Amino acid sequence: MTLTKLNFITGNQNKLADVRAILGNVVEVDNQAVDISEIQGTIEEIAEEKARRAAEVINGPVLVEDSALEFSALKGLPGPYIKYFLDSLGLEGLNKMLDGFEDRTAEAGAIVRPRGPTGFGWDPIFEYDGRATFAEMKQEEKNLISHGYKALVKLQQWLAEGQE
Ligand SMILES: O=c1[nH]c(=O)c2ncn([C@@H]3O[C@H](COP(=O)(O)OP(=O)(O)OP(=O)(O)O)[C@@H](O)[C@H]3O)c2[nH]1
Ligand SMILES: [Mg+2]
Repeated sequence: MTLTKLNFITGNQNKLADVRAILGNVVEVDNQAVDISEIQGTIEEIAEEKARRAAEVINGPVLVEDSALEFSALKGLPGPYIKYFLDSLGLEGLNKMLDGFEDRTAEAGAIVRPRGPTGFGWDPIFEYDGRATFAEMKQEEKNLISHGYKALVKLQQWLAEGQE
């Protein structure tokens, strides 16, 4: 069976743009904004349950994305709860959380004072290679190295292998 269309469930337009940019030449990416409540747990548990709930609401196959930002000094926190930390504390507040620590690394980069356009979530404070933040990169550049890209490459492989 060849899947030609995927229904990506998100209300986040930045996520949608990234997923379309990465997957768009392989499958058509439809979008529905359904607010799915997120459980607490490991990133795997949260993503799995989010997909299950979205599929129930849509009554069909879905693609969902759930991301985490793990600070090494905080033993992986905020992790999957980054969205709520970002909403409450902002980019400067996230930086302040690390000011008492020498280790400012996050999986897999460093947290820095905001640089570049503020558009997508924490992109301006995530420095990838000791040089540019995600926000300072062109979308094409970020989408060759980002966590979302790596996950979607795996999805592409799975689709190419016939979804076994
Ligand atoms: O600067 C960023 N660059 C990225 O590459 C990126 N990927 C995710 N995020 C943000 O991290 C939180 C995850 O929460 P999340 O995965 O539950 O997403 P969400 O609730 O926004 O969307 P969705 O659940 O409707 O799909 C949300 O604040 C997202 O905006 C990113 N921010
Ligand atoms: Mg969410």
